[in-house]
Amino acid sequence: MIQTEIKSLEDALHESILLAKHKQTAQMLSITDTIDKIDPITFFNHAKEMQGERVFWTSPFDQFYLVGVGEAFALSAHASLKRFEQIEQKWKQMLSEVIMFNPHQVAGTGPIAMGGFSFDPSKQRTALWKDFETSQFRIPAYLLTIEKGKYYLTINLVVCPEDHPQQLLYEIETNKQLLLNRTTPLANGPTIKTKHEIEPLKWKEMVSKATEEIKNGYADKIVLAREMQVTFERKTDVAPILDNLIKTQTNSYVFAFENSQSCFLGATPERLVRVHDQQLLSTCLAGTAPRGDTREEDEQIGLELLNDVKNREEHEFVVQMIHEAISSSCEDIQVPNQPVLYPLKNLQHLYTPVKAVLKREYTIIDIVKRLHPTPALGGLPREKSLAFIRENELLDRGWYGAPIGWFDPHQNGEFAVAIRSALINGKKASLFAGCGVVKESEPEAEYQETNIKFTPMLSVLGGAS
Ligand SMILES: C=C(O[C@@H]1C=C(C(=O)O)C=C[C@H]1O)C(=O)O
Repeated sequence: MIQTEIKSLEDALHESILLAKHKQTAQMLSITDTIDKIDPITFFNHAKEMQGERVFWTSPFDQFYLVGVGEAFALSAHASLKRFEQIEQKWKQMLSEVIMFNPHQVAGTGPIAMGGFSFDPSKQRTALWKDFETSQFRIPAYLLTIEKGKYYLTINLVVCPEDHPQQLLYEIETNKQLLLNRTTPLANGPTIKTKHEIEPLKWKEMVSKATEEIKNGYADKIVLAREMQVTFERKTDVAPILDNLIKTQTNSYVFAFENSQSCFLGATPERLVRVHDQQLLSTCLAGTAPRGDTREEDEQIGLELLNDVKNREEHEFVVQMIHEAISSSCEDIQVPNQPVLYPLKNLQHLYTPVKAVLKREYTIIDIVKRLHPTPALGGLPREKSLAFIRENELLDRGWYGAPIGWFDPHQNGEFAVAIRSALINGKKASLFAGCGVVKESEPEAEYQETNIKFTPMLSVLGGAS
């Protein structure tokens, strides 16, 4: 990684092209500077007019936003067991060659990787997820970062020996105008025309089967998910949906990842891991109840959830597993011994935050590898629950329930678990929802729980009833 003082864009281009000529190969360049305030959804909306797919990420806890467009560089891995290592290795290789002009050193600026992993690379793939790879990250060509009320634009690009600085400069200035200096109103949100739940009866039978297997000692917990397919009146526009998710789903990460004709998006409350200056934060979120209609009812439901044996057991499996998974790579691990309530618009969860200090020799990808899937999305024991899901679930989870997020050149990054999500493709979408099955589980109650988990996405897609 070559780190240089900030230059004018023209000088930076000039210098990179000279280097490319000297090495007789393409050269990656990353240049970051502050910009005037811009609304992240407006930026995302404008980016639609540009070539290249868009990426969106916001974390609810610190008003942090990342909005990317285009792809300066791609990292992907074969669907083998070593997919996390492959991504890490390609990332390190890229970093060793990029020239960076970034005087700000703010987390999430510069050549950052945004993307995710599929839930289970061993599961038979279907056409549903054809536009997504099993492990895929993108270094966006244009990246808006909003951090602590400050606005940054990073431009990442690959220059070739034969490029001309003036020509590149012209292209960049044109794109900057398009992204930053316009006011285009948001399109209307979508309206759902049809809704179709995939095999609800078979799903409930599968829950019974899992419960039986658990009672017979096969496993302690198995998380089972299902799909709802919807169609729209018109081809959907993603920006108004994201806008609506941000406004309605507080306490949630809002994300979107476009690939070809598809867009995977959602509002998930579940952090997998965050690393900032070696400070690690992970989250156990498992155990679910609805919200009450009145304050008294809500508090009563919350109290019952906190004292419910089944939900506490489901939750405890996750707490234990996270603790074990990070123990060799972290120091100073702090885990509260009681969960608290985590309220969302439509439901509430049991929540235990886990804090630790990440040892210098480990990276956020090492932690993602160890944590995924936690028993909040897979089960316990991991391999047995995954085998059950692989064999019995009527769903290609793709990126649903899997790590989605970003990481930067300074070992900062954050991953959420991609639940409360949907895969949109033109006039249709698939929504996903799952729940933890333990020995006390009742198929009808689990079915109702997944219905509530569909609600946040359904309502922003124009179809909650
Ligand atoms: C699987 C989902 O949610 C997970 C399962 C939960 C549960 O079973 O109580 C709670 C939160 C999530 O960890 C989903 O929303 O699709």
